[in-house]
Amino acid sequence: MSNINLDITTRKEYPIEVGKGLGNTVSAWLGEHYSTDSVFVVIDENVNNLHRERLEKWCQPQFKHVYYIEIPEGERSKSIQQWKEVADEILSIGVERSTPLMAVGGGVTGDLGGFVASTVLRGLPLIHVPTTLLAMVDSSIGGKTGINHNTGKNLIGAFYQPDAVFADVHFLDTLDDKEWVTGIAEILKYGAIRNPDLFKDFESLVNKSFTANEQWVSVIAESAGIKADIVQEDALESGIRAYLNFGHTFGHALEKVAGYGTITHGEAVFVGMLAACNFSAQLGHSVDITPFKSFLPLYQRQMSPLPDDVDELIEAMKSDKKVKNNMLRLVLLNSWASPYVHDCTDYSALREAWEFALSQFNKSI
Ligand SMILES: O=C(O)C(=O)C[C@@H](O)[C@H](O)[C@H](O)COP(=O)(O)O
Repeated sequence: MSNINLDITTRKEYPIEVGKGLGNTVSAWLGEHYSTDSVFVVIDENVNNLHRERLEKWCQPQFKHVYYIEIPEGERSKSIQQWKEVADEILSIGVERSTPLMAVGGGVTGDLGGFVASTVLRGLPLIHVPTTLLAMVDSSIGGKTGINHNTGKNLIGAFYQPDAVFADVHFLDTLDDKEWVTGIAEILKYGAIRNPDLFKDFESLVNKSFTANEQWVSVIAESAGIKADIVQEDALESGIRAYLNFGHTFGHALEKVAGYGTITHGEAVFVGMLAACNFSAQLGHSVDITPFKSFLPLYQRQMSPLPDDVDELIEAMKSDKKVKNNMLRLVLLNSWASPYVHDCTDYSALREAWEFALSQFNKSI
């Protein structure tokens, strides 16, 4: 008998640049890291219309061929069909393992583009260029890629880390208010699970019109730093990375039941965090939603009535990836900045948490 131990532990280090006007930095970095003639730019259709010139300046000095692959905006693009279309296009143009793929857009483009990069030729070099607040503070960092399936959100995917993330806040100049508010939810999440001081800094910022000023640059950099810290400790979500899922088991169920694209991911996560706070409080933890209260009107203003069939929502929660031995596992709070994973057995408390959160938006509940 022979006893072979195969060790494939790998760690990867990559830069996350946040700033205004990163063009020269990006061009220089691309030149230093890649020697291919071509790059694939998987890009959200709106970003392509609004910012194509900027991307050309970034890429053209380094690559002879820049292939733009446009994807329709919205959550529906996180589909098997869209993955196939992008992969088909790349493979029919011709690609080598060293040809980089740059994903330019919000969370949808990043998740889809990242998943394409992770699967074509079993892995292409990936660069994330997030163009929404949500993508800058969350989805472009940490290597979660994927698409949705009829049975649930993000159920097909891979952990696949990029070579770099470039968050240029110039892209935020064309972001509409709805998308700012969507991204704010993930920053509030960092406030809840890690640094409640973010709530205070942030209140003054969201009471003005949204402009990508220096204060925003620091909030984005701080949020990206929290995310990087957590992912660095637990890249594959076997422990503390699950805390980044605060509000998401509820939120993903809401997105699915409402129909993908009907409410945005951040809106759903905001509702989910209210439910998770309520559940935490029912268990006797000292969590009251006061810090979230000042942000509630932002969401109430832009959201249409939510699905109110709580049984259907609870059913949808059961396809969450944290489910273990058929047990629903929720990220709750012992107190602000103290998250933990709770095995949920009390469905009447779960129901009450949903009813509380939905009642903030559907006044008749
Ligand atoms: O990076 C993570 O880990 C997160 O959970 C961040 C979430 O905000 C993000 O929405 C993530 O894509 C959700 O992942 P999932 O594993 O619940 O599909």
